[in-house]
Amino acid sequence: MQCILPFPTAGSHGNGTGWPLFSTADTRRLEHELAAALPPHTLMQRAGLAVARLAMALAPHARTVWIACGPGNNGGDGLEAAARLARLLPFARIMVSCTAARDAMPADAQASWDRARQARVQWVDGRPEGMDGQDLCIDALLGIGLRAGGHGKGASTAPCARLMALLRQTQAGSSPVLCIDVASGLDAETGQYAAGMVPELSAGALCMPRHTLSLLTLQPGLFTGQGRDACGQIWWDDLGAGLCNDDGEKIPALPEPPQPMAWLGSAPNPQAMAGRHASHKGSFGDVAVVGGEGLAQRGLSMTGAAWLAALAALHGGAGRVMLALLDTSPPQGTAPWPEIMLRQPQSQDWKQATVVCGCGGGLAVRKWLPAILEQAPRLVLDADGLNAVAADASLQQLLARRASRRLGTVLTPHPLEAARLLQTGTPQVQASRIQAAARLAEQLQCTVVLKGSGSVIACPASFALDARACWVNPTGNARLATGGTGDVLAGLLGATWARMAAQGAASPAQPSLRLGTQAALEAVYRHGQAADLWPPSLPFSAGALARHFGACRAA
Ligand SMILES: NC(=O)C1=CN([C@@H]2O[C@H](COP(=O)(O)OP(=O)(O)OC[C@H]3O[C@@H](n4cnc5c(N)ncnc54)[C@H](O)[C@@H]3O)[C@@H](O)[C@H]2O)[C@@H](O)CC1
Repeated sequence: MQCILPFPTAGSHGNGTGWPLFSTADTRRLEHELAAALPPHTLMQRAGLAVARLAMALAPHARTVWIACGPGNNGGDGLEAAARLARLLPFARIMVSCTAARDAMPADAQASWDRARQARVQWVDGRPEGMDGQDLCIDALLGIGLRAGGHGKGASTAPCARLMALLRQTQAGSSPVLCIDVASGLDAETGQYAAGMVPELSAGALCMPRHTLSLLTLQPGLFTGQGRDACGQIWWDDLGAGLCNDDGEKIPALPEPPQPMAWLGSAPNPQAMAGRHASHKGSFGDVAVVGGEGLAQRGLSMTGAAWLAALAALHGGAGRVMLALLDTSPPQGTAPWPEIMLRQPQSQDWKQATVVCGCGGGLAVRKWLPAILEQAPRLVLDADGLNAVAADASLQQLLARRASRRLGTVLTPHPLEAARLLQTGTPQVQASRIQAAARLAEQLQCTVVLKGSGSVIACPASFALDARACWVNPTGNARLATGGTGDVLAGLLGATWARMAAQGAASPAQPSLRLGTQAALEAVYRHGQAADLWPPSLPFSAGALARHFGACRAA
């Protein structure tokens, strides 16, 4: 069993970085293959044992463990865990509530029901009274068999909905919740709740400590969209499939695992970020930031966004940072950071730098985009740069042609900006974040960072890294939900890419297009990690975050 979040480590799969994330269909296929390779009911027994072991570790002093079991095999896992816990925790009350009758459940689950009956498991109607923080609730209602809009066969959704509401209820000293496979109601592939199953956050739901034990495979929905809040700390047991470097009992002669749908991003190598002693400012590359429409144009000053990007590039390790403000009013006084060199946009040579374009660019950025799209060898396109491209087919063509000219581009849209580029709506993007990012990457032949909880990084298949083209970033938290942090990411990404290019990381084996993806993976990880490690006593702001990265440039 592995603890995956909140301590992401490099996985052992493939070339040793990141954990594989599988689709629901592939998980099911693997499940059938594993079940067939084992004696009947064995897989569910393994699942129940894994749940029971984790339950004991999470709540060793529990006096009550309450398990809410649904009508399918997820409920069967819950019943199997109950049978195990009744033996492993002899002084605790092990109680189950089931939404279905035994005979209506699948065969594996019926066998587990019988084992729970033979153990000293008690059947109860709902959550027992008097549970507290040292007790444990287990959510075994709906796993990967969740279907939007009900569950067919004429059965009612009401029993599941009632127990789900009880599991989500919280008060002072609430018992922690351990979800089996995925939090009930959440789609394990997309990270979105099924219609009608979204928790009412106003009632303080989901505030209790939450854990999820993912069985067999990890799925992307646990790490993106609503998944992080729904599932809490993620654990993984592959039940012997050999997908993680578990020391559990392996299943012999298994077929090749399916191709992962995405990968969980992992920490960058700190040595790669260190500079050689004999370095000079050219060793770390130049970043040119262009953006920041001025107050004079439309009465909306957005120069702060461009300053934030430039500041993040500076502290993120760029050798030199130029800032081309789109502010037509004459500069007042000296620049707040004398290290950042101000430029008129017409005086900036776009060919000689990693360009970060669009932060606070307003409408003014449109004018500069044709030249930048034609010339910049490495381009991070953010915010109003993306909006301008979304509104203009000629810019889209220029953008899509860049990759064939070996010019690298990383787009950093938030869901609304991605929706504009894809000519769809934000809900459609959020409903399927991985597919949305991958589609945009293919359409525009760029690396894409789709921001939000569990940012998705995707690149076109033509410049995949070791056959990988999609990742979900594991770091970051709600501290980043404040104005300007996106500008900081764009600047940090520019600095990371400039450094990689200047240090010769581009090679025949690692052409410059792939370098953009690598820079995106590293920058997104560090940006989120800075928020994760932020000292609670320090005020957090985008400016403070931008300055933080200076401490990370290793000498
Ligand atoms: N078969 C096995 O031996 C194994 C099963 N496993 C478990 O099995 C789960 C998948 O099992 P199932 O395919 O039976 O699926 P689930 O148990 O997740 O759910 C299926 C049941 O829920 C009902 N349902 C679906 N959507 C609903 C909705 N919106 N409202 C109310 N009811 C709804 C369906 O009618 C069906 O009865 C995994 O998540 C995992 O927990 C794994 O542990 C691996 C081993």
